[in-house]
Amino acid sequence: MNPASIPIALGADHAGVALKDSLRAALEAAGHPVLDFGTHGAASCDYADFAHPVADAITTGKARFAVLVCGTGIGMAMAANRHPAIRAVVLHNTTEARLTRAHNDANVACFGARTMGPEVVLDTLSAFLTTPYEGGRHDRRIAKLTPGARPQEA
Ligand SMILES: O=C(CO)[C@H](O)[C@H](O)[C@H](O)COP(=O)(O)O
Repeated sequence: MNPASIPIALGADHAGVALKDSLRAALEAAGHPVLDFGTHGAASCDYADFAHPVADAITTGKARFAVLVCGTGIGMAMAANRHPAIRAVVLHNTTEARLTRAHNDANVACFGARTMGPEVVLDTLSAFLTTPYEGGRHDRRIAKLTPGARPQEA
């Protein structure tokens, strides 16, 4: 992973905290600044309480990308995608990571700690962080994701 100056925001619930902490260690070892929004222990908690502040960090420019971890990644993605500036995706492999960066300019990678192994997650995250957005025809499509961009129905 290439070091970048803008931090990567991290968040997890109790199901994802161990994986989040291992990803934090790997990111820091690779030179990435991180903003860790928790959780920080094994106590049961609610994924949305971490997804929202992480999404706010991207929206306000405090972070460039984010990683959210829960049992499946799904609840985290649902919560983060409530924010207009967020394009959060649940990832399972490097192909999805590469294509969602290149075509969707995704900015939040969500992982399931109960559905994936840590090495596959790390490889997938590395592909996510190193693949540039292609722009071009994809700009038009991403613009249509913006709330209010859909043409009015007759
Ligand atoms: O929201 C989820 C499903 O997408 C996450 O996987 C949560 O981590 C999960 O629901 C937590 O479940 P638990 O039984 O409370 O540990």
